[in-house]
Amino acid sequence: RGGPHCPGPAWWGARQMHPGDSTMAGKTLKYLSQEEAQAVDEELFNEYKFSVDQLMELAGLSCATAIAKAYPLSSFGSSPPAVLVICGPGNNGGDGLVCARHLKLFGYEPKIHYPKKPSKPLFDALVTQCQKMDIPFLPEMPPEPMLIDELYELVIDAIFGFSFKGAVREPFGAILNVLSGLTVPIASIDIPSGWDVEKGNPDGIQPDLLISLTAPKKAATLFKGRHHYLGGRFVPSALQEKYQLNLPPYPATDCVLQLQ
Ligand SMILES: NC(=O)C1=CN([C@@H]2O[C@H](COP(=O)(O)OP(=O)(O)OC[C@H]3O[C@@H](n4cnc5c(N)ncnc54)[C@H](O)[C@@H]3O)[C@@H](O)[C@H]2O)[C@H](O)CC1
Ligand SMILES: [K+]
Repeated sequence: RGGPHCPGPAWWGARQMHPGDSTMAGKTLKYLSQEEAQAVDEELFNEYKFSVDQLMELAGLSCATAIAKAYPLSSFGSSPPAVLVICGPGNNGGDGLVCARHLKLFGYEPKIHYPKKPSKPLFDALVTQCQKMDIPFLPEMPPEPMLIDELYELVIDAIFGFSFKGAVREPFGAILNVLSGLTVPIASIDIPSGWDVEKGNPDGIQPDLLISLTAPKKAATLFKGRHHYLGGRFVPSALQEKYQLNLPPYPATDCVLQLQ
């Protein structure tokens, strides 16, 4: 490592990666279809025997880390900065709960709106952890974008991930409408919610930050925001090779990698 032909982690950290760019091995970073994303996910659980809790913790920690890198505490006028975290009904929502918990530990002031919590022990536990860390749950979504702009510095979109399909059902349609009118930045976990996982959504929300977990999905090629991170540093090399993910090496011990 370190020579001109074998760039070290710092070089990777600073590099701007785009679809079609080459990785160290001269191969292209893979942008996954919806089917591929689900297949990798299933293999991690069924063949590699990871539990959801394990991967969700690492995924949520990488989300909070990417957010803290892109929007450091020192960049806000108010201290601690208020962050609204909106969680959806699947594992993307679970990543949001973990992310909120780590953001609190990092010195942010998260509040969560979680309108469709599944009744499963995993999500019950994640909610309890947040409650015991004095992270409030808002029973209602603030109805107007202006209200959110006034009260929050940042919104985390943990509504839908790679299993989203079809037209958005309520209450998430109304929530995404409000998010479309925001001035404060949106940070999306894995996929901008309401975007087709492969084709995106030109009329949808336009987040300022996207953190792609495991590997970027095809829609990420259409992301126009300022910060694109890769997170979820848990994919064993045999699985990376099977799906030809061609992930660039993460810098040192970091749990996120800046792609853009
Ligand atoms: N392997 C990894 O990288 C890991 C990623 N994680 C995160 O998990 C999500 C994927 O989670 P999953 O539970 O499969 O799905 P979603 O969260 O995307 O949502 C499913 C949820 O949404 C409902 N739904 C689907 N379409 C619609 C719609 N059109 N309108 C309304 N509701 C809809 C559906 O019924 C379900 O209830 C991945 O993106 C990562 O964020 C894991 O945390 C760790 C491993
Ligand atoms: K999302």
